Amino acid sequence: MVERANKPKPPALSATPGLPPQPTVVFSEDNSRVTAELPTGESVTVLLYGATVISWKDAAGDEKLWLSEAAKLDGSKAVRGGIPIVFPVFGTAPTHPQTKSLPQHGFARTSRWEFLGKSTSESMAGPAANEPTVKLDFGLSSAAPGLDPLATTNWPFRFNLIYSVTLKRDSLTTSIVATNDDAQPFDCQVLLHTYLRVKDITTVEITGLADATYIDKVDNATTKTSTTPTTTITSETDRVYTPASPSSPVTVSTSGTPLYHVTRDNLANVVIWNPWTAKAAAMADFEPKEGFRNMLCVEPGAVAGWQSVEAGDAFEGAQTIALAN
Ligand SMILES: O=P(O)(O)OC[C@H]1O[C@@H](O)[C@H](O)[C@@H](O)[C@@H]1O
Repeated sequence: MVERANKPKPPALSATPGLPPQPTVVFSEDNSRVTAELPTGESVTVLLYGATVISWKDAAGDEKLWLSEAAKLDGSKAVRGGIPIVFPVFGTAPTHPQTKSLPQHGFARTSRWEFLGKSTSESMAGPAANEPTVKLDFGLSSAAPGLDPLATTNWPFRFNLIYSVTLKRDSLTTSIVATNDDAQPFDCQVLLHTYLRVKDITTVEITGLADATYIDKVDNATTKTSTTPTTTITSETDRVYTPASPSSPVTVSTSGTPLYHVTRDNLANVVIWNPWTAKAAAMADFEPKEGFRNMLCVEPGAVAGWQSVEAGDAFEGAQTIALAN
């Protein structure tokens, strides 16, 4: 079991002469989070609560994700920032019998996940073997002690979730597999609620959404079509896009310079969210209030309609966020 108080410290990199330096994986003193670092300096930190990625830094130590200064990291509330996992419902679904009693965005982000282990480039076969890579696996099931009690009472299915976080020098991939261990099918929605850090939202341009239809949640859920090649954010924005090409990237640029390329695997939708002034002011855990200028949520998901997962079957989806420079 990895989560124990006196687990051995990882050996110092210099203590293995002849071997190339390997990624390190270290638990925090209180066992609340795990940090993986590549020998070249890139790092990722995942809070077991929600299996929420709360930090992703490049080799220079520059943070790529936005995390509210008032985010609760003690397990008392879903984390405001990083990459919370939305499952099995996006928002609330009062008319959907299976999920109508679940809280907003479900229970994956409010359950304590288990750390299942790591793989490094040394133990990875194929092309990944030569690049520094570390993959962290997390699990949550209907039998898990850390499951939010709201799940048991309001979503009584047997299920198993595996969430993998893969760090490479210039990208972060997060992938989820949701398995139905029950004897009956269940419906679910999945979304990776990524808060990307940007310097100034007023200079941000998003490409890859041209001609996509979207549901505009700040305009009575009206369905619209994106008509411009780039999307900018100038007010509260909350849209569920269905890009025509599921495999083409959504690129976030600032002042014409690409920052992030977000690609999706089996996730048909992309939510673009920025709360802007009034919504940011209304969220107690959103600090600083001007922080909406430094974040843009680009959230790959399968949330328009439902994924029906048969007994014994699984739904899988993933995102890769590649650094553009
Ligand atoms: O405050 P929460 O529950 O984390 O949700 C934040 C936002 O999450 C987005 O994914 C939704 O589209 C928004 O409608 C919502 O406001």
